[in-house]
Amino acid sequence: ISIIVPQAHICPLVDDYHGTKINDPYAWLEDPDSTETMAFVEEQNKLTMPYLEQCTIRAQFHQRLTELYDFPKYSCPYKRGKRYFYFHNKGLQNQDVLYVQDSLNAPATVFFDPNKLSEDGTVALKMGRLSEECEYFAYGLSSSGSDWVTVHFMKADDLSPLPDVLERVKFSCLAWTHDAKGIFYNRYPRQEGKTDGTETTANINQKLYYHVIGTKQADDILVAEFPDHPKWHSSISDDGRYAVLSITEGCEPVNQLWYCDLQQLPNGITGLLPWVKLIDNFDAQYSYVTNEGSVFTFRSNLDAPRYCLISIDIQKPDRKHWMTLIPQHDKDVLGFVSCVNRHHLLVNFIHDVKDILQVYELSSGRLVRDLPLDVGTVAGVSCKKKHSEFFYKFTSFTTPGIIYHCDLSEPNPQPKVFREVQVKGIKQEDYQTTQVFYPSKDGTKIPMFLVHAKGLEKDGTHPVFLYGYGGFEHSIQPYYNVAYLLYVRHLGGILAVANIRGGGEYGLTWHKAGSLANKQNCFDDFQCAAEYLIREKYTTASRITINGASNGGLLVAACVNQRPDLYGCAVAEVGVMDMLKFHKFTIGHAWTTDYGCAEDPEQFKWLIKYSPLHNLPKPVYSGTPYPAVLLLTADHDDRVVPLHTLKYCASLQYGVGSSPVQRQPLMVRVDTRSGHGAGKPTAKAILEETDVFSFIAETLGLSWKE
Ligand SMILES: O=C([C@@H]1CCCN1C(=O)CCn1c(=O)c(-c2ccccc2)nc2ccccc21)N1CCCC1
Repeated sequence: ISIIVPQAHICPLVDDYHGTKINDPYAWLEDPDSTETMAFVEEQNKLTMPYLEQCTIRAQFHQRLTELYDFPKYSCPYKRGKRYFYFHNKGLQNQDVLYVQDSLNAPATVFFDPNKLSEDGTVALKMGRLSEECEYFAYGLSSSGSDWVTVHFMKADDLSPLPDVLERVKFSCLAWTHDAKGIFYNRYPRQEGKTDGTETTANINQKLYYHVIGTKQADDILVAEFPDHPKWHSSISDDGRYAVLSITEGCEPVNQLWYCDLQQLPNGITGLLPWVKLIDNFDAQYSYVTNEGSVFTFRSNLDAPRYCLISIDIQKPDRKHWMTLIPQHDKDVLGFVSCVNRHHLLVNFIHDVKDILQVYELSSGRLVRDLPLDVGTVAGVSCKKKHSEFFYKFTSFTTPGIIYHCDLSEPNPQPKVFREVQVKGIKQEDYQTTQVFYPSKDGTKIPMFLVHAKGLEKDGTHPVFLYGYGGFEHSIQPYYNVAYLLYVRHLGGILAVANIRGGGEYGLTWHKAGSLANKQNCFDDFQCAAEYLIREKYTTASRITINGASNGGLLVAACVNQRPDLYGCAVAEVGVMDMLKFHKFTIGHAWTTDYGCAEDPEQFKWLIKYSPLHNLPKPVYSGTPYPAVLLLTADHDDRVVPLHTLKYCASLQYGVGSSPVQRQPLMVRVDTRSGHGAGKPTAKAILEETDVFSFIAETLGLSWKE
């Protein structure tokens, strides 16, 4: 007789990496739908949620945070056709609402309100594009925080819905042809199993389609595919005549650049486009800014780690004819560049993590004028080549938002405050922001912002909330966060934001210095930030909380493993914890540009040294007690799948949790109907931030002061 062996998980508990045996006892947690995994999550939440609910200051923090969140938020207005559009949130609405008005001071009406699409606000507007003459509005909705998007259409004049729906869309562009006949977008092939953001299936073989309005998605026209390069992703920027295609194969700031002259197509868009490969290598990044006929302007990092502006005439594509419009600055990083008033460029520079905004001449690259800006960040810009006016939004740690308006057609154009938002109950003058530069382990000077109450005494008694990211060329510039301000104001804390290597604060060199074989520099930089704050008598180790999300969650977990003595509390949000397997799930393969991949013997050696999951103590641990640890993840996080946090949590509790000297809690909070972060409804954001700061206050013994 044949014994039917139950189809147990085929998850080997020991993997072999180039001859090194690695145990993976919690591999079973990689299946989000198994009864064991669901039971694990349920049991963990049964531990964590009651603990959070009994935190002393929780009710007070929640009430005060809700009050402070309740301030009106606005985006810059966007002029499309003859009307202006802008996003607005009255304060506590779960999702921002899109409004439209006939002129800047005409009454505004609701154009699109995502709050109507779900009871709990978990349906978010992820992307939206009006066609050139404002005939149609194409918009992408995502549910429960997943990266998956469904695209819908409506007529812009009477808001009536069209029947067209596009599924299986993710990491996609939305670019109309200027005849509003149709739209370019990206989608993935059908896959086995679920596609709701709780699956871990790899996202590969993305293709570019053209959807003709009024037709079925099944009839969409495939215009580009890369069967030999499953990791490639493409994105169209469409100026009207040319379709400009940017191709990436990971998260590195490099791309190929292909184009197609749509006017040369005898029968319009009917199939794979006859792409011209202007750039057919991944040596550098070329971001399309504008084109004047055949002369294209790109922001690039070709031989320019702090970026520059170049122009390429596609009639003379050879590199010897390329021109440099704005050369690389010797210190500052060229940020975004956009065309305005036909022949001007709005140009942003980052100078020691602070933004600069200037106007340049498109034809010559000559500086025309500076735009006044306080110390902080340009959080948004709205401009179009054919418009002479533009808007920009300024924010900082203590400025919720000031929107400026400027019209370059005026004789001596001056930016005017278009809208300034105040938050009742927070007085800007109560806070002081300073920037310090501290030495890391190898002597590199690292910038760090400090925000604390005015007149603070450096007597070592202040709790510190130290935030970092450190990867993917992502620069952490000043931004307004009411939870941070409550921590400073009512828990007597200091907010510290360390601009550690791996980010883009000083361009590519800063990014490269914190990635691949240099990844340990991120952890050194972050640990040196903590040591600096102790040495300078701001605080002591037991009063420090370190926090980071996503790649920042990896940062926190790696730093706790390496220096458990240096922090009192650690909050790691949606972190990458299994550095040997991250590339197997959803879009994780795109991150090998920063991390490398364990399938490469050389890179395996880098990864095994700091992978949070693989550097935890084994039972029975008798070393330095760990700080209080709170891990956060969510069931629809398909950017960093929850298995990272679940495996790390299990291993942390099994090892460190078994130590008789471990007094501080080691917990995980698994949210539902929630994802990596983008599109999170206000209600969920408030609950999460309340739980985080309640945990910090409880475990560090902080008391609320009025
Ligand atoms: O999330 C991440 C890394 C770092 C930042 C972006 N990132 C990502 O994984 C970005 C994911 N992603 C996108 O979001 C978009 C995209 C397309 C259109 C519109 C908007 C987005 N396009 C992509 C193309 C190729 C690969 C990834 C892409 N990580 C999580 C932890 C480690 C790195």
